[in-house]
Parts: sequence; C-alpha cells; structure tokens
Amino acid sequence: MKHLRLGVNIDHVATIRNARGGVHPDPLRAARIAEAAGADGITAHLREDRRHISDGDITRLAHELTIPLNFEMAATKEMLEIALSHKPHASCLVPEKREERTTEGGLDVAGGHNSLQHYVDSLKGADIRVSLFIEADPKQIEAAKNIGADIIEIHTGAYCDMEDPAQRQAEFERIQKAAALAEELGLECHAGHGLTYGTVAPIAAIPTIVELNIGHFLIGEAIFSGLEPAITKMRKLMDDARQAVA
Ligand SMILES: CC(=O)[C@@H](O)[C@H](O)COP(=O)(O)O
Ligand SMILES: NCC(=O)COP(=O)(O)O
Repeated sequence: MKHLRLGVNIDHVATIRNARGGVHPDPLRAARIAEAAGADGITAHLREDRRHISDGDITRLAHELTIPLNFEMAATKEMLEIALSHKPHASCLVPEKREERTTEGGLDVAGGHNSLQHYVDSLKGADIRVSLFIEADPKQIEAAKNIGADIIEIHTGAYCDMEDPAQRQAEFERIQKAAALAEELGLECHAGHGLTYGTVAPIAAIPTIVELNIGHFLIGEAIFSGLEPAITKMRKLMDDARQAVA
C-alpha cells in the first residue's frame, strides 16, 4: 500500500496575519510546526490578489523549509516567473477568479490545454514537478496526461460540501474512479480542498491517492486545540483509514 502523504496548506495563517498587518502569526513558523507534527510537505497558494500568502512568504518558505514545498499558482506570466526563480519541489496550477471566495472548481485542461502547455513545459524544464488541480472528470485527467503533467490534484470541495448522503456517495465514487484512472495513466494522484476530520477518512482510504493537501480546516481547528494536535489528529485519521484497507 502506498504511503499517504499529508501536505499542510498554511495560507490561512497568512489570512489571520493580514487581518492586522505585521508579522504575526508567521506562516513559516506554522510550517515548522506542521513538519514536527508529521506533515510530509507544505502547500502555499500565492494568489494574484495576495489576499493571504505574500511574495516574501514564498521566498522564506522556498529557502528555509526542510520538507517539499508545493507552490499553488495561477497560470500567469507573473506566477511562472516567481516559480522559476524559487524552484519549489512542485507547482500546482489552479484556476483563479479574483472575485471568488475560494477555489471553486478545477482547471479546464480539456477545453484550454493550449494555454496551459507553455506553463507545464516551462516548469518541467526547470525540474519542478507539475500538478494540475482538476475535477474528478475523466476528460480532464486524460487531458492532463496529454499535456505532460506529472500529478493531478482532485478537487474534493464538492464532496466535502454535499449534505445529501446519496449525492456525496456519488461524488465519492467519481473521485475513486478518477484516482484509479490517474494511476492507470501513470499520473500521481493527490486530492484536497475542504477536507475535515469528518470527511477525510473515505478519501484517505482510496489506495491510488498518494497525497492529501489540507489547510483551512486545520488552521481553524488550531484555534481550539493548537496546530500540532490538530495536524497529529488529522494524520492519525488518514493513517487509520489507510490501514483499514491495507
Ligand atoms: C487551490 C486550493 O484549494 C487552495 O489553495 C485554496 O484555494 C486556498 O484557500 P483559498 O481558496 O481560501 O485561497
Ligand atoms: N489544494 C487544496 C489545499 O491546498 C487545501 O485546501 P483547504 O483545505 O484549505 O480547503
């Protein structure tokens, strides 16, 4: 059974910092705590509007982290230049709409692959692993393979938000099939967005998923329990779910 990695997304440490300006709380300090608590990597999304993570945060993370950095970025010239200057372990291309509250869906790789090809090639040319954040849709997964992505990250937001059990089960099965297709095509499969203690186990039990990226819930939970205990608990829920299917 493949090891299931946990990437801790620290964006919302920066959200809290930015509410007052200044330097507290520091996302890099959160990243170090995450590592001590068993995170395998750190994810940070430098949004075009800089609503949370800043350019300075990315510089510090890229230079000071001892675990891999997954740099989430829109497919823009500005972000590409930043990625190429820091050479993170991986870059995950995500769709971005300035007015959205959070990432609402996946990239349309199948419909717009010509525009993404340049970004995939440039990042890979700099030895940066390329991930595409997409919906659990076979068309998108095949398109990701065709443009040379190394990884897909399946958007789990809809699965997490669905309240109707039948609908959630249907979305879960779509994710399960998508993860199997990714493996068949030789793509590494990650998943994330909106995952919580309550929703993580079924996703963690999908054997062809090798990494989960989790942020907003963990940072919120850290207010009540502390960051290290919140991550330790998430890690245990993931490991227990994985063990149960081994
Ligand atoms: C792409 C993704 O799922 C995360 O980076 C997420 O977007 C971060 O949080 P916000 O959407 O709130 O910026
Ligand atoms: N790519 C998903 C991610 O990094 C974390 O999303 P969330 O847990 O903050 O919703």
